[in-house]
Amino acid sequence: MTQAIRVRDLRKEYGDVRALDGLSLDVEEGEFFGLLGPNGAGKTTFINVLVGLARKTGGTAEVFGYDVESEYQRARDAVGLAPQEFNVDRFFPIIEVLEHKAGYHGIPPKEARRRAEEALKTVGIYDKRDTRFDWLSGGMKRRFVIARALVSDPDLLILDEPTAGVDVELRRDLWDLVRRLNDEGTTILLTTHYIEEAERLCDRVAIVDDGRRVEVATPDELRARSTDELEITLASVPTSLPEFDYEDVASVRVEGDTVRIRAVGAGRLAPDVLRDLDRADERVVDVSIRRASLEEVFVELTRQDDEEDREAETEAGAEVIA
Ligand SMILES: Nc1ncnc2c1ncn2[C@@H]1O[C@H](COP(=O)(O)OP(=O)(O)OP(=O)(O)O)[C@@H](O)[C@H]1O
Repeated sequence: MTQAIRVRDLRKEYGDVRALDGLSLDVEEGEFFGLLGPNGAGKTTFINVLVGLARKTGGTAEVFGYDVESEYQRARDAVGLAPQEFNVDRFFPIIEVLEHKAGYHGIPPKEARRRAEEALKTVGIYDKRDTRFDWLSGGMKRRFVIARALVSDPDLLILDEPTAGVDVELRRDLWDLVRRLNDEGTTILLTTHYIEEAERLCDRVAIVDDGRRVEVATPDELRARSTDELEITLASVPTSLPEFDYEDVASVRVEGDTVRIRAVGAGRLAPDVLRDLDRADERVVDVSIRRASLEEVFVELTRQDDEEDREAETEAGAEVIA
């Protein structure tokens, strides 16, 4: 199967700033792939390299098998980009902006018109087709940049923080829209700071930090590696408690009548814990399981990565500053 994106040891330096530091990543055709990472992690730089807005310093980058530099036009024609910043021609009716964009991709005028209309219908702002970009509401602007990305009928749609700062209703609408596009076969690369967005939409998520890949996994796999919390409320403050000597228990805390057990996949421990409490004559009145969010997992993973770096530096005899 062709990979939609294939990058190896990708590097990009802006003067002294190393925005990408050996990033390697594969995105399969048809995938809904998420890119998560803190501010400045290199996500936008990665996208800019893929679409030819930034020139890589080293490594390789291919889109559907086309090198993003030596086969620029073919690679670029396969991609629709909805960028974080609005960089739209503000003086023309939006339908014309879309027609120009289609023309840039070599689409003849009649077909360009048809595609422009279709793209505006897809994102739900067809009735605004003769309006200038400046006169659209904030939410319509977000929809419009997605329409612009769609007008070339791309196989890969890149969405750079498409829902930053939008209200809940529009966010859900946009989620429905991109999910539908993915169901119809478009590969999607999404960068986001919203963990919920990645959890709901993505097949796999790459976590990027300091221009490098920290982890690639499904949202479920990431959560499975983090500790959840089992919270048990007892009928009264317990006099004595069982050992809770199960595998993967990170901590047990008792606060008044509440017992909190943190463990990897805490939910699956619940039957054993309840049985042991019953044997100890403790009456349980409530049980809840709080699953770790991807955000907590993310913090944990980047912390682990930092620790590994520090250990490596220590082994190399470098001075470590705590
Ligand atoms: N044109 C540029 N010139 C100089 N430095 C840049 C340029 N673009 C990005 N950088 C730097 O490269 C690093 C990575 O930035 P980038 O925008 O790729 O991160 P990001 O993960 O997209 O961040 P955010 O989540 O805030 O959008 C940062 O240190 C940034 O300051």
